[in-house]
Amino acid sequence: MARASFLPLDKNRVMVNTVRSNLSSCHPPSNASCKSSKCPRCLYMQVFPSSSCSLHKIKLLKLSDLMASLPRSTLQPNTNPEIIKTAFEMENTSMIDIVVQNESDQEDADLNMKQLIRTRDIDHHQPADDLDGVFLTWKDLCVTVSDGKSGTKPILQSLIGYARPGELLAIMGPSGCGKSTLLDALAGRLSSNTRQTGEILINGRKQVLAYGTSAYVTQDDTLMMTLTVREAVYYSAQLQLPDSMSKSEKKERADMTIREMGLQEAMNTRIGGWGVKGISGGQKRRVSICIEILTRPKLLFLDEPTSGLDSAASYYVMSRIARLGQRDGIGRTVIASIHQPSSEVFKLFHNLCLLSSGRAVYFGPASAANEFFSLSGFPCPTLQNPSDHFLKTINKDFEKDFEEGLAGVLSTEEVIQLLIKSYKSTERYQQVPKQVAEICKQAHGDLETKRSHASFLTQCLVLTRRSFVNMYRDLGYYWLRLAIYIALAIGLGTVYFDIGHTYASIQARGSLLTFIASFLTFMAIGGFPSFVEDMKIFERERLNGHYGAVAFVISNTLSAVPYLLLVSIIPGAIAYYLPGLRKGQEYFAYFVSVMFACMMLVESLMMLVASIVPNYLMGIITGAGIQGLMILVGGFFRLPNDLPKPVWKYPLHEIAFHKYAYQGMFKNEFEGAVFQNNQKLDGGGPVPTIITGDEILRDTWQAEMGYSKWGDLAVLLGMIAFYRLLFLVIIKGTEKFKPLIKAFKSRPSKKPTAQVTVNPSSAPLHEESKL
Ligand SMILES: Nc1ncnc2c1ncn2[C@@H]1O[C@H](COP(=O)(O)OP(=O)(O)OP(=O)(O)O)[C@@H](O)[C@H]1O
Repeated sequence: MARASFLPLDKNRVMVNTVRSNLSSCHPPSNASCKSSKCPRCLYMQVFPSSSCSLHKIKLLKLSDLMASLPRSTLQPNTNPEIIKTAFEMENTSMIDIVVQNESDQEDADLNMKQLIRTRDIDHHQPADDLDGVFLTWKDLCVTVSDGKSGTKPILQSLIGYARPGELLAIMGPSGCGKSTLLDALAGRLSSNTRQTGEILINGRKQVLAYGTSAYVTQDDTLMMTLTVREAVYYSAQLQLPDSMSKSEKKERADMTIREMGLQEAMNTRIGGWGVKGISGGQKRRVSICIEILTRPKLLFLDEPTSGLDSAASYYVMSRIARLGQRDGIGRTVIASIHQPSSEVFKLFHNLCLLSSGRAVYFGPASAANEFFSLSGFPCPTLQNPSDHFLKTINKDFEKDFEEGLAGVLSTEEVIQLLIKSYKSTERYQQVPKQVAEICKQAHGDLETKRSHASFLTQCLVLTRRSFVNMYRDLGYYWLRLAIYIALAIGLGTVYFDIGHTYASIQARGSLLTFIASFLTFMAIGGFPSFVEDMKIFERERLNGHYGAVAFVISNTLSAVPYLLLVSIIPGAIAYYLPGLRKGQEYFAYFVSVMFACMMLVESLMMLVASIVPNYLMGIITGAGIQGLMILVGGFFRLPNDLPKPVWKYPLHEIAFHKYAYQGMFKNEFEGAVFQNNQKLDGGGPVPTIITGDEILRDTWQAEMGYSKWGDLAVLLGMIAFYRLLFLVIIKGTEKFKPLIKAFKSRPSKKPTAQVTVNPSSAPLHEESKL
């Protein structure tokens, strides 16, 4: 009978050494003739990868390999108490290496290890130092989406599972099976058109999980394309890491994280985007991961972190992520959806949630999934990657034929049903609700509501600097606009060149000033696409809790000021002095101030539009439409007294910022000025008639004379503040009310919908295939 002994290698791994006592003397200690650098006999007590040494007849196996290779017949109760006792002292069973020194010993070792894994996986995961971590459990989790005509469509159906600190849970399944939806549901980020039922508990309690309590690497890489990799990560480090860390420490953390993700070669390359080639898609993926793991969050969601990466890069990235789960002695919970893990990557997963059309085909230890498929009649062919086999077996999007076993006679939907049924009949499935209940029972602490951060002031400064750099490097943001404005200003200056002070110049001045205050500022909507990109980044960073909406609004306002001043002063000077508008620096300064305020207002308006319609085309059309209406009722194209009173005069004319811009410009130009009439009277010589600016303002432009031009400027500045505040209110309101609306939508309905209550295992095949 074989005897098992344990040689602890490190805190995560143990060498299980099964020897026959009479054989031990056959194995000499370190032998000079042994050429294998990985032989455990030659490198006593070291940590080695899977290998073997023919000289010492030693085989070093990864447990997952061993488990995958075991036939069902070996699964008999053969518990060695010593093995189990030692296994419970280990943190990570799936990393055990087993050394079988004699082929004949393997079966005994297999039996013991098999028993050990089963017992441990089912009942005994209580890593003591993980109690600070985040335990996530979900039960009866259903997500539906309304599909217009025929009611609701189920996306996730009655899912149950858990994620524990120090573990990496992989969500796998064919494209469109609901991986991202499951991640979104767990992270509290489902879109508003979905309805979620069931229970998601964090540390055994219902807690809101969004805005800074977790980190989420989404499928799309929303990054600032003008920054280099180093800048993007470093700015992020400055925003997220607390002020208690010095600048150099933050820089060091950023550099280390970049290196961890293998981006050292691309550090100084710009990220790039549409039209500007920068780093590759896979590198962007890694930058996104870098930014989210900088703070070592306790709960990390990753949606397809390895898409766009080659197999080696995928392995390194995933191994770093898996290592992050247990770094610094702190258990972190990592949940990742993944498409095509290599067998090496697959071995890094602790648990696996395999989905098909929103139904769980398997939930349990990743190392036992292969065995589950074998036992269900779908063994993984030799030399095939198990994860490829799983996905191929349950992908029903394509017609295919199987070579082996039952699969040849069953449709894919039937295969899936069979697997689901088979899973539900396993002990593992019966144990999941017990484990969920056990996790919930253990009293764990509250989720940290906010990770420690840079102070508000630091965030404002860093964001302003980052936004300024972005605006500087993005040609489309301001530089192109400046060039077009200069061209337009030269056009205006030459068309209205030396306008003079005659009666005829009154109308010309009015038209020129109106054109500048409306059409020249109207073009500020050209920066909308760049702003929408900024909004996407803001949305991602806000959801991950990097900073808040107030810091974003302040920094966006401050960083835009120098550019808007430039865009107001240079073209403004050309359009002001070439036609010969009112002389005097104070008048020019006022003119530039109104231009600046109008541009700022248009930007603020577009900010509001972007918060409601975050789409280039729709946003530009909406913004242009609103401005078109405001220009129409501004009081120039139709004089204020001639505007129809309901709607057009009250309230539209009163709230249109163009009213105050026109009036301010007119007052600046005409107030206190005098114009001469040089027209000849019939039958006589020229009779110079004088008309004062105040008369022009009152009678020609019907301006409100109860307050000065400064009053108009003050209204414009007030409107800027109001628009930006309104933007904040919308963002904050969405933050506050979205969870309430979601909770309201997810309340138990009196009339249960068939889709939500459907039991996949018991539903007839034809009903399932409708899904
Ligand atoms: N908000 C939504 N509105 C409508 N349909 C939705 C919504 N969210 C998800 N779906 C649908 O649910 C299904 C699952 O989507 P999900 O993005 O979760 O799949 P996935 O497994 O992540 O796919 P992939 O691997 O291709 O990213 C898809 O058919 C998708 O169209």
